[in-house]
Parts: sequence; structure tokens; C-alpha cells
Amino acid sequence: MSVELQGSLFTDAAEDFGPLGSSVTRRTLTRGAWVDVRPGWAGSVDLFDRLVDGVDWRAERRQMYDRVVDVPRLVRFYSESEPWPEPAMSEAKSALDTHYRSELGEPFATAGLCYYRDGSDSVAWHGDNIGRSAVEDTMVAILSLGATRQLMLRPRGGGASLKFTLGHGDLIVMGGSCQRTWEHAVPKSTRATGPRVSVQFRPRGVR
Ligand SMILES: O=C(O)CCC(=O)C(=O)O
Ligand SMILES: [Fe+2]
Repeated sequence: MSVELQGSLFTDAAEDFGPLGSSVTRRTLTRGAWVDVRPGWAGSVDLFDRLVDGVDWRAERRQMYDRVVDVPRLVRFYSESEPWPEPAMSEAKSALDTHYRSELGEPFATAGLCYYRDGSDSVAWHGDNIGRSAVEDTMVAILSLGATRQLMLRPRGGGASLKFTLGHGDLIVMGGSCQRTWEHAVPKSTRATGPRVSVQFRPRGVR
């Protein structure tokens, strides 16, 4: 490997998950909810490939009336007491903690991974409101890797939806009351769509 290449790799690695500082743009929603966006937070890592190949992905099943249906995506949830598969995930968490700790009042603790194999994988409208987020303000930070997909948000109970286009390395943070007053979804895409991995960081007791 040439010295020059080593140099550029070093530079790129140092740029991944850099301090969020003023690179984050906040959009205030209704009812005490907000969304922060930081495009291109992790542009240079090959974290996507390593997660796709290295994680023991599990099919998600969900009770729907009297049937159990497959949820069209693969998932893997890491608690805080379990080793995470990639050091880069811990680096991202550290940078998130540095930026949000005082506002959030606690560190991010868990990492949820979702693998959308193509455009027919999706997640339906929901709030991450299992646990404390059913009654408390909190934050859910999402690092999007791989193919570009839309994350939609809409007020719970009805109202116009907002579309956030998430490309490789983009960060979006849903905060305030967002998990209980708004819903989010990743709709199916009819376009030819490559695979995407979503990494969600949540505080303890929020799911
Ligand atoms: O794919 C995403 O970024 C969203 C995932 C999500 O909302 C969830 O797993 O709760
Ligand atoms: Fe969610």
C-alpha cells in the first residue's frame, strides 16, 4: 500500500462520526416533536458491507389478528450488555453522546439494526413507543447506510406527512415527543432499490 493511500484512508477514517457540532439542522415539528438531520456523517466507511455480511440477521415475525406474519425486513437488536459487532457503532454512539448528552439527560444505550434487502422490504407506520418513550420525551438516532430510502413522518391521528430522503451515511435523530405524537415509516419502493441497513441508537428502556 502506498504512503499516499494510507494517508487518505487515515483522513477518511478520522472524518467518520466526527463531532456533530453545528453540522446538525433541527426541524421543529408540532406537539413538542423535532427532527435533527446531518447528511453524510459516515460517508467513507465500508461499515455497510461489514454489517450485511457479519451480522446474524433474524427474520421478524409479528402477531396480526389471529395470524403471525413475516415483517418484510431482517433485524438484530443489541442491548447495552451485549458486544456490538462493529467498533464503528460504538464510535457513532460516543459522538452522539457528546452532542446530545446534556439535552437527552442520559446516554444512548442500545443499537437496533434493520436490513432492507430491496425496495419491497419496508416498515409500516409506527412510533418507537414501547417502554419509557410511551410517556416520556426521548431520542432515537438513525444512521442510514447503503441504498437511499425515504423515511416518512406524520402526526399521530392524521395530518400531512413529511418525507426525509436518507442516503448513505446520513444521520437523522427523532426527538422530543416524536415517538408518541408522531409516527414514522419506511415505505416500499417501486423503483429498483439496492439494500439498506439502518442503525438505530436508543436510550435504555426505549424500543
Ligand atoms: O429504517 C429505519 O431507518 C427506521 C427503522 C425504524 O423505524 C424502527 O426499526 O423502529
Ligand atoms: Fe421506528
